[in-house]
Parts: sequence; C-alpha cells; structure tokens
Amino acid sequence: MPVAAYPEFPTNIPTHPLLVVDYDLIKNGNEKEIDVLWRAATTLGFWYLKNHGAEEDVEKMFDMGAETMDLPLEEKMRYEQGDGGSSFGYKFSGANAVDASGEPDKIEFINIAKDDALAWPKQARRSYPSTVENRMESTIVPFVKKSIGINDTILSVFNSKLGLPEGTLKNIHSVEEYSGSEARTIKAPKNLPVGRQALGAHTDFGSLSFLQNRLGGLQVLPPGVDEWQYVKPLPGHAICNVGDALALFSGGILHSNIHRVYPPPGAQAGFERWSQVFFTRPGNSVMLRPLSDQSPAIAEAVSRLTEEQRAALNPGVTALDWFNRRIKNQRVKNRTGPETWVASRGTEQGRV
Ligand SMILES: O=C(O)CCC(=O)C(=O)O
Ligand SMILES: [Fe+2]
Repeated sequence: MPVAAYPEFPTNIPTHPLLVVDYDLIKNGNEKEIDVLWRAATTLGFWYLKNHGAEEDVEKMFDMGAETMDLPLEEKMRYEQGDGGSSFGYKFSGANAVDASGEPDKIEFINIAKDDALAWPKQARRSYPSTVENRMESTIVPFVKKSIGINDTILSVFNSKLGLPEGTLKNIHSVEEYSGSEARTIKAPKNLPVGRQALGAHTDFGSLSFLQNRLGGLQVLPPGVDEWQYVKPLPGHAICNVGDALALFSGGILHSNIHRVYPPPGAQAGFERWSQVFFTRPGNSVMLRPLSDQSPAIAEAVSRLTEEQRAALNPGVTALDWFNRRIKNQRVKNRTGPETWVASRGTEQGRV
C-alpha cells in the first residue's frame, strides 16, 4: 500500500517536464487551458492533470489494490486473465514479456472491466477476488465513474479541436457498448535490480489513460529523442496520455507515445511501487481508422502522410481485435520468438 511519506525523487536525475493542465479550467471551457491540453496531446501525448477531483477515489483504489495483492497467490490465480487475449482479471508477475528476448515483466496487477463496474451488482464480463467485489460499490464504481467523466470531458475537447461532428468521439466510446475500458491497480516489488524493466516499452492500446503513481519509474522516449527520460510524479497531479486508438482516429494528429516502467530511482527503489490507471478504450465493434470522412482536418493530416504511414493508421481491425492481438502476444506463454513481440506492437513505429 502506498505509504504516507516516500523519499523525494532524486534531484540529480533529469526528468521530462510535462505540460500542466488544469481540469477545472478545461471543464469550464477556458480557451487558453484548452490550447495547453491540445499542445500536449499533439506533441508528446502526455500531460499532468491537476484539479481533477479524484484524489480520494484513487487512495481507496490503492487500498483495494493492497488488499487484493495481499491475497495468497493461489487465490489470485483463480482470477488470472489467461493467455487468450482478454485483459480483465489478475495478471501475475512474469506473465508478459518486456522485450523481444522474452524477458518476463516484474509487475502484478488487477484489471477491472468498466462493464463490470457499471453493471454491478450484476456480472457483465467476469468475476473478481472478494477484495474487489467487496469494494465494488464503495470504491471501484465511484472511481470508474469519475474517471469516465474526466476522460469524456477531454474527449469532447479533442472532438471539437479535430472538427468532428458533435458527439463523434463520445459515441465511439459509448459506456453502453462493451469495451476494453478498465481500471488497473499495479504493484511492482521493492529493490528490483537497477536497469531491470518492470513493465516493457509500449504505447497504450486504447484512447486515453488516466494514471496516478507516487514513485518515479515511468519513463518516456519523446519523439526525436534517443534517451529515455523519467516523468516525475507530482503530488495531486494525475499523468494523462493519449493511446493508439486516438492516434489512429485522428490520422496521427494526436500522439500516442512510447513509455515503460523502470525501478524507482535513488532511495525510492527501496519501496513497493503502486500505480492506479483508468483506460478509456473504444467500443469493441468500432473500426480503427482515421475519421477522415468526418473531419477535413483529419483528411488533410492523412493526405500529408506516406503510403506506409497511411497503411499503419488503417489496420483494418476492430478495437476488440486490436486489443486482443496486443495482449495475447505479450504473454510469455504464447511466445514463439522475437516475432511474438513484434506481433504485440501498436503505433511504436519500430522505436522499441
Ligand atoms: O505504472 C506506471 O507508471 C505506468 C503504467 C502503464 O504504463 C500501463 O499500465 O500501461
Ligand atoms: Fe502504459
């Protein structure tokens, strides 16, 4: 469980400064703040979000995560996500590869489907450990609803900036349709060897990620830069980022950036590292493609691309297929060789 006071992020380690976006201002339509958000989303694709109002919900999710990870491994394994490409449920440490050599990851997490949270007390997709189900009403449903509200607001800003007909992005991320949207609580053990990847380099599969972490370890490889850089956690600030689906829908205008998780730097390495994420992903049936027919700005962006880039933005699959392929090919159990890693890739464009 996150502790009250952690050692500071070391001052001698370079970090990548993210733009800070004030959610309150965004919600109130402040044009200057919307421009900051747009700049962040179309350059690195990562930004800090303050005044989002979800701090207490996130703390409770961390408590739920601690209760869940404290269960015996045998009990957690009854809810494991499996090797078939589904994400919901528990993932044990070492289930996924972190690179093309098949080196296993060092994190465990619990993924809870937005569909299960919203259907509660009915079961929509699957069952979860008692520590999850006992906190569904008090902790998970409020966190999921708040995260959906925040990500929907951001999607509506992108919708208008992209010149899409009103409600286009909201409709393809409809809460009614089953989707890969989920809450994830992650635990990485303390004292990992320096330089050992806890979570391999990746772009996020879906549209928007709303992330909270307390210790360093998250790194980004910014466009045009060859060195990985830490993103420093700031108290009270979420870290938000664009995922692959939005990059494809927007014809590459919105940027889904590669990131990974290393052990926390300096004295922070001696502590368990916890993160809490909500991933907004498109409805399962939605085709991933640039929405050029609905936005002159997207059509224009696509017209400037090379044939190869255009093909990469048109994978010809639904969100569900995209998502399943990426998850399935990450699993060490499904690995045949480096080609399995390649098959798990999204919009990284060969950068990992
Ligand atoms: O733990 C973190 O800081 C990042 C986690 C992440 O990138 C992910 O779960 O996709
Ligand atoms: Fe990620």
